[in-house]
Amino acid sequence: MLATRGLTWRIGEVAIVDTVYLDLAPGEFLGVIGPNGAGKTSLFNLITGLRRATQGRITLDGRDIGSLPPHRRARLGLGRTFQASSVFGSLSVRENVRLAVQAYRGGSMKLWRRAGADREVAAAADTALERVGLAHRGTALAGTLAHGEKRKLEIALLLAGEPRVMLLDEPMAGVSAEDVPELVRVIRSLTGDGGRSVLMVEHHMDVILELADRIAVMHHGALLACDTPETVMANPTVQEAYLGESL
Ligand SMILES: Nc1ncnc2c1ncn2[C@@H]1O[C@H](COP(=O)(O)OP(=O)(O)OP(=O)(O)O)[C@@H](O)[C@H]1O
Repeated sequence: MLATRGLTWRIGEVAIVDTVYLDLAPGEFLGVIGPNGAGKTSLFNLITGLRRATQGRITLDGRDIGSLPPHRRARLGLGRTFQASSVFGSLSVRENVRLAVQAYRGGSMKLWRRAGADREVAAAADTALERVGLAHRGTALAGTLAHGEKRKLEIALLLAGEPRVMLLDEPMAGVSAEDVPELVRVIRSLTGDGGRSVLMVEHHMDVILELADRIAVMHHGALLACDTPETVMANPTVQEAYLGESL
């Protein structure tokens, strides 16, 4: 579904992302781990188009998307979690998701000439909120949500764009320990239908181990290993890369 071939991003002489070959199958959940500064976020930036690779290819369903700007990649089904800054704190949770649905569907002018378009947008927003377990918080101001709820809202905003490949960058960041299991449940459900795939960077190893079908390990920009959780955890090179850090 999504593939990178020799993907490289250099700044001067330094390879921040170094010759990465990755394959993400339909419906697959791939966890990305690595010590601080390993290049995980940079890899996401290359895949979503925020940064342009200096070498290598990125394909989605066999199509080379490496030269497309981020919004074109998003249209093709590549979605990344919105940063918290893109949430309008003074609007309700439901309004935020409606705006995201509108932004996504607004490209199709035909929709706006049709009667009932508003209702369709509202229904899609409500479905996204239900998917993440936030339906009961629809009227709350987004700015008043707890961390765990904000993460769910960010996932709902992402779902509004109907992505087939979802990139989640540290979805557990700032989430309190008691909210983690519920968020894990929501994230697990993302791959459940329609063969949607997830690529997730996460520092919480227990969360990665619970969710990932395979784990990709990055170190100094390169891919050290990419295999089942059991094989990766038993890999001595991986353990060495993490010396001094908790795995
Ligand atoms: N625009 C940039 N200019 C210079 N160096 C950069 C730039 N972006 C990233 N880097 C460097 O590239 C390396 C990888 O950064 P990146 O944020 O991708 O790592 P990461 O694995 O996501 O780290 P963390 O787990 O700490 O979030 C770091 O050493 C970082 O300082």
